[in-house]
Amino acid sequence: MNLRFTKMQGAGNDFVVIDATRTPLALSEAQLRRLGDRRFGVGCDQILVIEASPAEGVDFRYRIFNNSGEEVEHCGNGARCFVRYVVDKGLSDKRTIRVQTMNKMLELRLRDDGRVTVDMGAPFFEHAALPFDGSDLQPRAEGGFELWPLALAGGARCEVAVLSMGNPHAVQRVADVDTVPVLDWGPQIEAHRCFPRKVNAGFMQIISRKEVRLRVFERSAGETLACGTGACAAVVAGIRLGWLDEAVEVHARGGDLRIEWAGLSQGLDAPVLMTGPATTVFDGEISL
Ligand SMILES: N[C@H](CCC[C@H](N)C(=O)O)C(=O)O
Repeated sequence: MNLRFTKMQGAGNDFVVIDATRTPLALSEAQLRRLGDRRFGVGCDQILVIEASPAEGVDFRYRIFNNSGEEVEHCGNGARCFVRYVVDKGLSDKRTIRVQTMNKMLELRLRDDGRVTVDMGAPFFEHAALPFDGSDLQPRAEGGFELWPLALAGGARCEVAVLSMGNPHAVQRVADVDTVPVLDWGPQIEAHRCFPRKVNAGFMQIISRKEVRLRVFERSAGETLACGTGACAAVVAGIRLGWLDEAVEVHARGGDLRIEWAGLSQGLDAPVLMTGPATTVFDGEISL
């Protein structure tokens, strides 16, 4: 099959975007892995498949697949690239677009400065929603939240805050993101027995109450240059732990994101707003 695609990136998190609004598309795991392969295929962190509106009042549905072929619930950087795509390709003339993912309804707004603001919906804290099983761990309370101790190889230990943005995240505070062993600790946390469906592992260095640096070892994709849901999860955790204010600049290795959450003043079900870049790199075609 010849497949047309658009390569895009949001703060360095990169995507193969496919328009399936006119013709339904079912890609096998092998085809998804080929699209994601940086040597034998196109190469990307995630594949985004855009489908026609599933219901009245919803403009599109979009499905997200890690480059491992696994379908996942949410992708923040992907959401921004999705809206850039549908506007640039003339699939919508709206400036605010509503899109359904596996388990969330998102509202996306294309800004005059070219960045995109996404209402990422409310965070989830219920452990069953992640899922997370900390039944044999003893958490430490800090601010209004908990930190859960994880034992890693070689006697290493870390403490993580656990929450969901629709996809699961385990966030820890580190002194310096440049020296923490992300590629060693990341896979161990990702596959930790407490996370039956694995987890995205975030490593946050706090510069001030309004600015952080963040690295994320993504579930089933490895370390990416930015993770939108990871940035949201890190800021929400930092606010609940008492470390951050309600609007934070997040410096990822591939670019900057602005995350806002008024959960302490407006209630924990307040939506998380994420603003950041979305860039088209090239259009292409591949024979799968
Ligand atoms: N690896 C993630 C999905 C992509 C999330 C990330 N690329 C983002 O921008 O939120 C997961 O398995 O939950």
